[in-house]
Amino acid sequence: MHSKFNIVAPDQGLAAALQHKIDQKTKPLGALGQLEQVAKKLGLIQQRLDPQFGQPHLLVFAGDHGAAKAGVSAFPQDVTWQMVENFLAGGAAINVFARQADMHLAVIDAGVAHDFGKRSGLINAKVAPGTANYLEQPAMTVEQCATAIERGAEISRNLFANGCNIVGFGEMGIGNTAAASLITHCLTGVSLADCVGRGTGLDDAGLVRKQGLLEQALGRYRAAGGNNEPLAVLAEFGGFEIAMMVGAMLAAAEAKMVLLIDGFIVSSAALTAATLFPALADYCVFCHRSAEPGHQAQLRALQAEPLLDLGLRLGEGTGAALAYPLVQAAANFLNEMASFESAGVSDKA
Ligand SMILES: O=C(O)c1ccc[n+]([C@@H]2O[C@H](COP(=O)([O-])O)[C@@H](O)[C@H]2O)c1
Ligand SMILES: Cc1cc2nc[nH]c2cc1C
Repeated sequence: MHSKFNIVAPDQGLAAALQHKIDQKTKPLGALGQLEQVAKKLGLIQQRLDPQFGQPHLLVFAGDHGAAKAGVSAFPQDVTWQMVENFLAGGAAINVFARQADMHLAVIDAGVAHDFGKRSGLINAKVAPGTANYLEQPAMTVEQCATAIERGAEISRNLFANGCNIVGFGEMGIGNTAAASLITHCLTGVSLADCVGRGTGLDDAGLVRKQGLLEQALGRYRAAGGNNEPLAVLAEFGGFEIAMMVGAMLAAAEAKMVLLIDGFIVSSAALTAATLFPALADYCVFCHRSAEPGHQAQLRALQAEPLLDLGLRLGEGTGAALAYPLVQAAANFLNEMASFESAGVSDKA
């Protein structure tokens, strides 16, 4: 797996010139706050002082989880395919926000337990109709995990070949906060209790049940000799949508695209990819802080400061689509704002 991707940190040669360009804009030093760090990141990723975006895409990866039937979610598994239908019909939150942001939306069947047939707007990359139940056995085989990663990588490579250089990640999968919690615990070492949350809205009793089930799954994995190696953890607990995002992220970073990272589940894929290839994080813009508590552990591990903090916990890539205009603003101020010199504004007291 390692040998399949070549992800190098952006060359820092332009860092000083970018910082100088930012500091010469007609504003007090640092006054555009986090947008300044984003602007610098964009310049370094693209290796230019005037970053440009082409063919922005928002990818929604969907998959089902065997453990959903054990009661880790407030919603039944069928909601996954029903929401995919909603995406295809244009009626979900992500359709609204992607339209508003002028991003192309693509929905990917990574492993939904439903036959959609051939549909416009849906990429069929189904590895299997849902994962196995990790309370009983590994969610996927090592081969299935590799297939999901490879299919994800192919999707990013195709986008890049068609002129896309910025891609937002989103997901849909009933039960996938549980998978993300297990992955986050294994990869960060933060206690499972601090990585588990209410997902789509479990009540207190549901949250206690979810925690108990996830302790059980972890106990089974540990008893079988399971370690914290990212690909082993991904195959053990992951969803196909999470594994496919890992592959798509790795190939996107390899192609030096900008990656817009959504909430808790997307960040579990980013954390997995960045544990394998630490330079991956240099290509990521962390778009928002999810209300799901385990997102904190992920953001800490990735040393990431997200752009938005709106209490979102929807997924679908909604945080990424909402943050895209801010990322555009970062590129635009760098490209369009006057400098002290060009505007004739005094830069000293
Ligand atoms: O992105 C997030 O931070 C987020 C937080 C909570 C829930 N979700 C969405 O809700 C679904 C998973 O919730 P659950 O309770 O079924 O595990 C899945 O479709 C996610 O897109 C997403
Ligand atoms: C309705 C609904 C929409 C979603 N979108 C992402 N996850 C979701 C979960 C539910 C339950």
